[in-house]
Amino acid sequence: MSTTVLGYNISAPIMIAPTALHKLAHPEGEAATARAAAASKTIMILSTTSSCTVEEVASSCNAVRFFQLYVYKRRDITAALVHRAEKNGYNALVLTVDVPRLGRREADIKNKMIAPRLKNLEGLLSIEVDSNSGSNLEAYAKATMDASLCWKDVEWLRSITNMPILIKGILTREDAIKAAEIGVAGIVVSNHGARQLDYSPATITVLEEVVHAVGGKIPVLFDGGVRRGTDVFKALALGAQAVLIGRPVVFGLAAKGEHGVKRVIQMLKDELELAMALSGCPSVKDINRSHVRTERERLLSML
Ligand SMILES: Cc1cc2nc3c(=O)[nH]c(=O)nc-3n(C[C@H](O)[C@H](O)[C@H](O)COP(=O)(O)O)c2cc1C
Ligand SMILES: CC(C)CC(=O)C(=O)O
Repeated sequence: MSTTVLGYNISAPIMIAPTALHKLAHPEGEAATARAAAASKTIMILSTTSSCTVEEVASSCNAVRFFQLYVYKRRDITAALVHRAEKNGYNALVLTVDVPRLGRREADIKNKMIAPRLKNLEGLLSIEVDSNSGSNLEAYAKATMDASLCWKDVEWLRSITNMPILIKGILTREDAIKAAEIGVAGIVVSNHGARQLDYSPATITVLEEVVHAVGGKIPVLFDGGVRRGTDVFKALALGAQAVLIGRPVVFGLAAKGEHGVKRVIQMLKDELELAMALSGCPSVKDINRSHVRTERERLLSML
């Protein structure tokens, strides 16, 4: 079941998606998640908006880890984050491009959500934003994040780091082609867990279009709604190199800390292994397009 992502060997095509503020789920936060990733021989992508620092996570285990980047209006702060990630042994940058503004999260507005301190930004960026009128997270994102982020900024990022750069938040053929053209190391098909824009397509429905557009030039990772090993199997059959798991990892962390995250990954692996065995696939390389039928194909077969 093992595979490689950017040349790094992982025990199964299942990685940990960047999700913010793990201490909301468990007091040990991202340090526990990182230990679970290491024990599961997979890669964790640490969020910029984590509740443990880049340094704390790096010192909690020596596994391969990537750093997810949000680009701030203050480019000096963005550059400082990138340099800290590089200095602390993160092996790739995952540039998230689907948050020029935060989506309208009505529960957060209604509850006047107050985000805990974003540890990586302490002393760098004041995050005391007024949330009387709604979500503190939304006000923070609006005040600090660079909504003008554009293709040319990938060049800028390249000029300040040697880490390979992946783009997270691709949903169309056009953007996939552009990403491959400008030579990023990989892309993540993602709609941010449907947390940003209502009616953005379900990621599984656009995966194949993106895979075709890229034509094998760079690896395509996938996230959104992967809850079972069979979901991993489907994503691989449609051409993904590996999947990222977001919410289930946080649920495992909330339930039982490091052990809970390990269990979630193990359950997905066990289910994937069974799906592979029952589909005649001795290795992940054997999972191919003929193993799944899309809705479109089903309709065409009825004509
Ligand atoms: C609570 C939460 C926080 C998230 N925080 C981030 C983040 O900081 N950076 C990011 O790029 N994506 C973030 N995401 C999006 C995830 O990386 C992922 O794209 C999404 O959750 C889809 O996977 P899932 O359906 O397995 O949760 C977050 C998602 C959730 C649910
Ligand atoms: C601070 C936020 C922008 C974190 C995030 O990406 C999310 O909550 O989806």
